Amino acid sequence: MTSKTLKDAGKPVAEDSFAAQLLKGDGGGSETKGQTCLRVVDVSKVFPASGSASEPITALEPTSFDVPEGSITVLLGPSGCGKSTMLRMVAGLTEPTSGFIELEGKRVEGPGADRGMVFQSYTSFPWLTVRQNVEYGLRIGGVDRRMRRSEAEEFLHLVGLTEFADVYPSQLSGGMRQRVALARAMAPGPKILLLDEPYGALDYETRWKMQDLLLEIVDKTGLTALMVTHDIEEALYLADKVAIFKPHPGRLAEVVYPDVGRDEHEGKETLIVSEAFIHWQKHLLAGLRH
Ligand SMILES: Nc1ncnc2c1ncn2[C@@H]1O[C@H](COP(=O)(O)OP(=O)(O)OP(=O)(O)O)[C@@H](O)[C@H]1O
Repeated sequence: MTSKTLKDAGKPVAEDSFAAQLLKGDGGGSETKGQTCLRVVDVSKVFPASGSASEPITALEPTSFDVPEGSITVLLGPSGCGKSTMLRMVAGLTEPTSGFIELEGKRVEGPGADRGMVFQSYTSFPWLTVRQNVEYGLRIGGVDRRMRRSEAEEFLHLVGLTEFADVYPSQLSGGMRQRVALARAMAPGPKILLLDEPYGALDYETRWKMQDLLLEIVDKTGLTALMVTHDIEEALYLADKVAIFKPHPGRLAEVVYPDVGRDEHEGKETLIVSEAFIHWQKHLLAGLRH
């Protein structure tokens, strides 16, 4: 894969910094690819009856899947099939009704810095500059000022925002704000990135650029990502593994490994009209409809 944003990724960076480890490929990437990063075992979620809901709502029936290290796994499905609920349980923001979740063998029992989240709505603090936003998680984690600064520089470079370090998020476009969110989520050194429809509010062109950026980051750093989308094209473009969910009640219907031959194409233009891509598009569409 060609690397635009990360073309200088090999340049020297602060010793022992998380960014340095990632860019040297010590972040868990190719060597460990194929091992399990996240395990979801028989996880269900039932919301109790309350207010307008006279009956409990089964958001998700018992669901099991795993997320291989250094890969992108996508949860795909229509509205209301429990994708976001699943991601929130992985994030530790909501407790499962049954089952359990393990991240690198450790039970998830609440939110933690080992998971970095990116949402559709821009999640940066408007009163902090771009740099301060990226430094925020490091500050909370007790990283000293000098190290914070150098880590933030590296992550800003990684997402192509070096020149915008001292502006406020309100001065940026939607795509750039999502770059800030990505850098901010990566800076504390999570084991996995959790992305909930991160590009849903972006126009096609910007979305495409952000998809390429995510592919480049995962490719370069070996980070693991679990992403929610309802967009089949996006799922196929990004995913090594796709878990197809269905609604009423929310449940996991099928897990596929769509081999669309991404590496055989220069970019998305030719990939999305290729035979393999269209084959998988039909497969996922049928999977969602049946
Ligand atoms: N806090 C909550 N209380 C009650 N019901 C909820 C709550 N959160 C989600 N639900 C219900 O759980 C079901 C699954 O919702 P969820 O948001 O996880 O689906 P989704 O697939 O992510 O859909 P969307 O793409 O629209 O966000 C829906 O019926 C929803 O109304």
